[in-house]
Amino acid sequence: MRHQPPTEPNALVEMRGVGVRRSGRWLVRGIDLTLRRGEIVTLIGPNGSGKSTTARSAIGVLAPDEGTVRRAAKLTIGYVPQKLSIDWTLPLSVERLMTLTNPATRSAVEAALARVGIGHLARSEVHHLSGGEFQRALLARAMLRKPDLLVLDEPVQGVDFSGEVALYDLISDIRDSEGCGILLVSHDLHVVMAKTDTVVCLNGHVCCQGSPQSVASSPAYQRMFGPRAAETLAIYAHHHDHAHLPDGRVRFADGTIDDECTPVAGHHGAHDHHAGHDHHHHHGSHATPAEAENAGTIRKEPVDAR
Ligand SMILES: Nc1ncnc2c1ncn2[C@@H]1O[C@H](COP(=O)(O)OP(=O)(O)OP(=O)(O)O)[C@@H](O)[C@H]1O
Repeated sequence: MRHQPPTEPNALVEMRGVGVRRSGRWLVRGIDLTLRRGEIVTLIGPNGSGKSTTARSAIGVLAPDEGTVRRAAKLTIGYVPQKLSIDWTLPLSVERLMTLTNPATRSAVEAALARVGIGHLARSEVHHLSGGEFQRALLARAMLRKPDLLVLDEPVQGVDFSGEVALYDLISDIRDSEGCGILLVSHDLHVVMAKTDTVVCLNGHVCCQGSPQSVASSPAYQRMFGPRAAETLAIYAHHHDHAHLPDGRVRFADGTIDDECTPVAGHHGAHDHHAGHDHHHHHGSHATPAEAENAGTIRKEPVDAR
């Protein structure tokens, strides 16, 4: 039963009425979820609400005790778990991390690291990486398999606010360029990527699901997370004319790369803060500490949530 293909042509995984029971209790129950090619689904919910359990059931790491999980034939999955069992006392370079469990050619490793913006760190020690760099390395490792579905369990853990915004940008770029489906897990409610197609709010069961905006305004979501819930689920979206590369340089919309983003004609000079922006700050890297601290309460304007 569990190995039947999904009923929808574009679906990668279909979960219907899935329940997982361990040690005499249901960890999750009644999970209905469809992951489609080219779509981003984000699981949110408090600690222990069953997000990792749901993600692990979706990809077949955990067998459900009730319900069905249908996966597309020959589905390739890139999985970044919440925790890695790595012996951090041993030296480990980034390029070695890439091939710890799966072989890959040097050129494939270099391409994957370059894709996530840390090509220059291939020979660095993993334990010297910043939180954001480490998450990028894990993302590169998952992408080596050229997955149809990327499953990222807490991909912004250990990453500060501006790094979080940059990682979400990268994740949505990857969805756009690779066309894969993406399942994100986040217990951090303050920013949900606006490009998320569906937010699934879990609390042992699906409390509500829909676009980020509809979940934020759902009474079930507000009951679960309290009166300030709608405010704390800020939808992050912006359009900017330059990107801050992980090595500190700046890439402008015209493809040029510079050491800094001082306002010059054609770069910031052409930047329209009214027409192009639907958020309060210009770019994560530019957020002041106060902005970052307030991020939990900034309610962005309606955005296109795809
Ligand atoms: N193998 C297991 N046996 C018994 N209980 C388990 C098992 N695995 C997970 N649990 C429990 O199931 C619940 C859901 O765990 P899960 O890791 O899915 O939650 P989560 O929403 O991802 O939490 P967090 O945000 O803290 O990572 C937790 O209470 C956890 O302690």
